[in-house]
Amino acid sequence: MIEQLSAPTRVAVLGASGRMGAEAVKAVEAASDLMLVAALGRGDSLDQLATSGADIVVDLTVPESTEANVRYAVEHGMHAVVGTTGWDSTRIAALEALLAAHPETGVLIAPNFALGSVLASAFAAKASKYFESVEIIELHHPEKVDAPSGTAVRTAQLIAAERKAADVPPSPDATTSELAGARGCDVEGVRVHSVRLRGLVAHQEVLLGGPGEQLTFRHDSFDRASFMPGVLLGVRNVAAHPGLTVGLDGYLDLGL
Ligand SMILES: NC(=O)C1=CN([C@@H]2O[C@H](COP(=O)(O)OP(=O)(O)OC[C@H]3O[C@@H](n4cnc5c(N)ncnc54)[C@H](OP(=O)(O)O)[C@@H]3O)[C@@H](O)[C@H]2O)C=CC1
Ligand SMILES: O=C(O)C1=N[C@H](C(=O)O)C[C@H](O)C1
Repeated sequence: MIEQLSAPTRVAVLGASGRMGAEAVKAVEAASDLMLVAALGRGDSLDQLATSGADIVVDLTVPESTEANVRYAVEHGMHAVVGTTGWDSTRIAALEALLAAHPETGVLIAPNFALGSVLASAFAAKASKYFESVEIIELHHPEKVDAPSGTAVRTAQLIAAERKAADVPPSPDATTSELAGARGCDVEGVRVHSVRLRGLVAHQEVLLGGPGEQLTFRHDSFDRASFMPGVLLGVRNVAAHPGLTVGLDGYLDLGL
């Protein structure tokens, strides 16, 4: 019997010489079902994506460039797996409009590819409606250009949605006088505090407080290798999920 071997999926990585991009290049090269066809950086033309014949583009660049990169991919019939931060509601709305005109194309925007982080955020959101108070502390390496982290914003949004659906009142806070920034920033009613410290990679704590007790969900990425199983999961599944998916949890069965 002759076995039919399927052709490897052709993958392009944008931001290929960055901290995440370099890891993603290695992960794609090590996967026998994937073929790296382009590894592009800041100086390269996006037209190299089209000529590479990529099926899937992995965007690990900077908030200023990610929207144009994804638009280019979608307009040229490529699926996109996006880890870059900066996808606010205006950008998401514009991307959804674009995808409506390209109904077979899939885009995954994953604020965090680490499976433990995705689980911690989902569990914390579910638990948050049983506690009076919730705050988030995110801690990252000092080269990070955006604050708060995309993960913290996403976690706060998940928490806000759960608490709103359950009619939970805002977290109590008697502060009437403060130095600017002392109470962090407000993301949909959830306070988020950002730490930038040499030695850290990517870490987050969700603190839930009730009378006489605290529940903490903490996740630590000690190495960017932690993100690669999620990147590969995204690459292997994005074509089967047309339209926009925000959060890797959209491809997982968390049973929540
Ligand atoms: N979803 C997730 O799990 C994770 C997401 N991230 C996010 O991914 C992004 C990248 O993070 P990180 O790798 O640490 O950042 P780096 O700064 O290390 O890498 C970004 C890379 O993008 C390149 N770049 C800049 N502009 C363009 C462009 N127009 N086209 C192609 N490449 C470009 C940069 O080139 P140059 O060096 O020349 O400036 C750099 O090599 C951030 O938004 C970060 O928050 C990070 C970790 C995990
Ligand atoms: O810049 C980083 O490093 C990270 N960025 C993402 C974010 O902003 O949440 C994901 C992870 O936290 C690492």
